[in-house]
Amino acid sequence: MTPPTAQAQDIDNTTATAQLLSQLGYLREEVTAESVSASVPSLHSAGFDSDTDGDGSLAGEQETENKEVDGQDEREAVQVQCVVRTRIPSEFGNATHSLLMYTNSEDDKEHLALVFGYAISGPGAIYSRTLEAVRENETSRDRAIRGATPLSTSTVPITAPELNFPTSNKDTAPLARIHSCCFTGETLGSLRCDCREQLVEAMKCMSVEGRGVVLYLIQEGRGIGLKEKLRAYNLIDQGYDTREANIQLGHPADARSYRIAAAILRDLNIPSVRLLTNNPHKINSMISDGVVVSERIPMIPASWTTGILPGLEDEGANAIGSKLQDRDGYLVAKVKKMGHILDIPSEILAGTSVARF
Ligand SMILES: Nc1nc2c(ncn2[C@@H]2O[C@H](COP(=O)(O)OP(=O)(O)OP(=O)(O)O)[C@@H](O)[C@H]2O)c(=O)[nH]1
Repeated sequence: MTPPTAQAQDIDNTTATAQLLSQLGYLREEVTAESVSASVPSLHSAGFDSDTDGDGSLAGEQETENKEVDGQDEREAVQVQCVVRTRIPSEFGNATHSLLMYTNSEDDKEHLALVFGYAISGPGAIYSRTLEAVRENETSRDRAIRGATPLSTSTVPITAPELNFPTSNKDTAPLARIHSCCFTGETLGSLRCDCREQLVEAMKCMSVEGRGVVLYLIQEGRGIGLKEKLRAYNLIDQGYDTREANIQLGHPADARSYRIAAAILRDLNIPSVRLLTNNPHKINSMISDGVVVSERIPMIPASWTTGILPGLEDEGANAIGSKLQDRDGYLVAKVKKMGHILDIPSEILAGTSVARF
């Protein structure tokens, strides 16, 4: 039997992802100006070398909320440096996963990229330009410890080779998730938010497709930090929604920037992505930083489409419904107050306490 061509393999993988996404209730969506926001700058096919000066701003309220973030176009480009890369065997599929840690010129956080399915070296591999660059006086051992390819292999690219992601073909752009960390959701299993479910589903999709990138940003509490997020939770318990709670505490509704995510994609030579998100601001940010978002893949909670909460499959719908009241109220607030793109089932709208949105 003739082995499948790389292109045929891509199509197979993409079909498999589409099937998984539809089983999970996710729908793929072309990114159009309308699907993001009426005021989004044109969805040009900007490559990394393009001079993009769209401000990436959102309409109305969201625009005001994110002003300081969007205003960063005026500032110098963010510089990132990959300081270590290592292999991570995981429960998600058999594909090779590697974790890359970055430092950057904008903050002192150690942001991460989890790369699914790409070889670490050789043809088709994803290379971090900054990890691979040869450093002064470094030894082979230094390179091995930080996870760079050995200098002895003559094919080592000092700058990453061009990868085959033609910007005109959305099916060849990898899945990507820009994920803000959430200690309470991801580590403690808190059901106040959907953060853990989103991370797990994104990793599952990437495993099924055989490739993808999670940009894991250290932006706890939408950038206000864990202590402030926990204080905000107490305000939410008193009837404020997630946006108002931030503002009551003197913070922006959303204090995040995604410029580091774009800089990491650039370092990995990934010019074009299919983005798993409901947040139009992430799409705007990528576009204004020159990343092509060829498709948006909505993140719809599995329980909304299947009535089942992953991990609690044995519990009845009523038990799940009451467990998810906080999370559903949070999602409604994100849609109604923060411009997230997500169809809320009518029974959730009817069943969620008015005080929460
Ligand atoms: N301040 C605050 N942060 C929260 C709250 N709940 C979750 N978070 C944080 O919100 C971040 C996740 O943001 P979301 O708005 O849920 O989702 P998103 O990442 O903007 O958008 P998607 O790509 O659609 O998931 C994480 O950093 C969480 O720690 C909350 O009630 N208040």
